[in-house]
Amino acid sequence: MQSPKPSTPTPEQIRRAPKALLHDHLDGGLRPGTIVDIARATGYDALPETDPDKLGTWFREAADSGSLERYLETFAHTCAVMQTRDALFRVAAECAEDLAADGVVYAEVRYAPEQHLEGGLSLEEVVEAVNDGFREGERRAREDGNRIRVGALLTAMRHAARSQEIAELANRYRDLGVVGFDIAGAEAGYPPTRHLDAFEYLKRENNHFTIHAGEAFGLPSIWQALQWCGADRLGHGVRIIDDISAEGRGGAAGVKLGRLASYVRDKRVPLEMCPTSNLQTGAASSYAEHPIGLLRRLHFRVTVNTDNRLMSGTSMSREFEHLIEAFDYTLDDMQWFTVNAMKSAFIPFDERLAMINEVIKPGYAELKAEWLFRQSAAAPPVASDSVAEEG
Ligand SMILES: O=c1[nH]cnc2c1ncn2[C@H]1C[C@H](O)[C@@H](CO)O1
Ligand SMILES: [Zn+2]
Repeated sequence: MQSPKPSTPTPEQIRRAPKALLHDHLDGGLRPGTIVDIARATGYDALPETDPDKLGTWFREAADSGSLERYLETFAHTCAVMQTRDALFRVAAECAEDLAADGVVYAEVRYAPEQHLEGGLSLEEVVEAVNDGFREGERRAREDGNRIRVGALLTAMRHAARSQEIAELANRYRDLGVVGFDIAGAEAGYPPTRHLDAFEYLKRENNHFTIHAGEAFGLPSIWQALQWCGADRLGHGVRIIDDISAEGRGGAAGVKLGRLASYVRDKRVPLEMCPTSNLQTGAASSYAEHPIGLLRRLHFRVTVNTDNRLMSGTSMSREFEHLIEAFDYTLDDMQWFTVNAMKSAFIPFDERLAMINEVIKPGYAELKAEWLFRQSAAAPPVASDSVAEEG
């Protein structure tokens, strides 16, 4: 590890920096204590651990399997405790609270309504419980002095056959807390074109969707998601690296992009990258080798995300900490990723712009100015490192 430079944000600055999150699963972000509580209250007795700390460790270790399929098995336990209105409300409220406490000012949180019907709720009741929970979480965050806005993305599971129904649900709750649609689940063997009807329907409705693609499967999945299905964004999209020439992987010079990679960059297709999740499922082998480094240098529309905070033991701040350590990123880089995310959000343009200009840029400007005051407060007799470096 390199020693931190003066321009390297501290963990505390990283937490305070305004962040925008586009890819976070509601059923992948529960507090372990909440899982234990709800399991006890609802009689779910299949949890592998009943001590919250041990349960948190179990999720992280079980998800650290090197395979997306095995990673996904852990969601059986979180979905099992999200089958009543009260449970969904609580989980959604805590999600908004936790994100806000971590400095997230805008989040799109996704979940699959079809996975929450076992307690007898209708699809509509599921959506309303989660929306109400998000509003409650936003309110609690405000009370704590944090500001966050949360929109829901409705996911259809790619191995199932309910995508048209879920797309219609997303459309019905548009402007009522739902901002878009997604498909998730095992990628290999379940190409996005299986759900073409749903995507074409949403296009006709002028609605927005993202597709998990290029995570456990490569370029054909990304190509289908964009050129057959018309995705607005790519969930992960990390395998786009396979269309970038090997000689160029170390740096930006001499890099050659294939047709698909060029298209993704030229069209500014947002990539919802989730570094820690990718390490766990085997889509990347280390933070330093994660394609996000090169893609950022090549000016792809890259964003930083958590995917599943519980399974990855992560947060937006932690994802940035890992990237800052691996790539020496500064507050300017953090701002760049954040503005990228905000530009790519599914809320209306004027609201995205206001969030960038009124919240994100002023937030980073304030953090970037802090060194001025720290220096004069410390008042060392000799010039500090940063001044010395400036010459
Ligand atoms: O990274 C992922 N890839 C594909 N599917 C995923 C990922 N993370 C979570 N899911 C699945 C499991 C959840 O139950 C579902 C809805 O949030 O989405
Ligand atoms: Zn995901």
